[in-house]
Amino acid sequence: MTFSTPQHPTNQHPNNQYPSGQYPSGQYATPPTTSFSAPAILSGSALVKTYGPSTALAGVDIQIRAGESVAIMGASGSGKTTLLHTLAGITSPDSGRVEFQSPGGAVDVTAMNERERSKLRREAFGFVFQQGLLIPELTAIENTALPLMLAGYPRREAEGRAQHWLAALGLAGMETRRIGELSGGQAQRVAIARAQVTGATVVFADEPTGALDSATSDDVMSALLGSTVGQGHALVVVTHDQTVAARCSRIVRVRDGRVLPDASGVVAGAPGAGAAGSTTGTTGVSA
Ligand SMILES: Nc1ncnc2c1ncn2[C@@H]1O[C@H](COP(=O)(O)OP(=O)(O)OP(=O)(O)O)[C@@H](O)[C@H]1O
Repeated sequence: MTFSTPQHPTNQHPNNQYPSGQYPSGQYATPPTTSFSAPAILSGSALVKTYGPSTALAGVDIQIRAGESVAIMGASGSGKTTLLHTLAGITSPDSGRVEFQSPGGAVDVTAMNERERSKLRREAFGFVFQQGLLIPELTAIENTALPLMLAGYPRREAEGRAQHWLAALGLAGMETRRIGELSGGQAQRVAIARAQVTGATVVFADEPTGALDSATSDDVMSALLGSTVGQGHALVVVTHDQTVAARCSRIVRVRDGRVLPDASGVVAGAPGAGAAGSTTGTTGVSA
């Protein structure tokens, strides 16, 4: 599938603290290149999380820059999902700090209460999981429009924006199909559309291609990269799949709750590092 660059839906909701849709259409004809000096949009410092005797995070420092895609890899139980959830404000660390650069300035995610974090997740972050977590009774367009409806948009406007994203992700004509009437790859593209319909500046994906065959997985990764990194947003992907990771600008390897040191010397996001839509990006290993 060829990803066609969407006109980014503008986000003018008066209550939206984190508008991210102030982008003129056509701005994304050329995906931006992240330079090493690009500021971190999201950073985790000294993150520690334990569950009883299990240490899921043992002091993690990580920075995510706008316009980069970061694959988090590691053995089962190494702490990948805990790290993703902590960066996304789903899980609170025992200690350490997560900071997000919102358009209004830096916000300390770890200091927010649950209501504030929930708002941040709804408005600034997008989520794609292995099984999409779509509502089977709803159509593709209803699933995609749901986050906007929950944010108070009128149905007509929400569905207009949803339609835009579905078309951008190659699903024009499938808007009124229920999820069960779509292939696995199509359903996952609905999940990608839903993750970004609010204009998320960081998208978190946990094994987004885990249930797909390799050709479909490749298509879904193209859609995911094109619609995030291709628009200057950041993508954080937990994956066991080396092929998926190789398409990201860099790989962060986790073992026993710690990020392994950079072993490659490749500068993350440097020219030539994996770009949106590329299948053969050079992959750095760093945090
Ligand atoms: N809610 C929880 N309650 C108790 N222990 C947990 C919980 N979540 C994670 N853990 C433990 O924390 C450690 C890290 O788990 P995490 O899910 O982050 O690993 P992972 O690398 O994502 O694993 P996998 O690849 O199998 O999904 C594991 O030992 C796990 O058992």
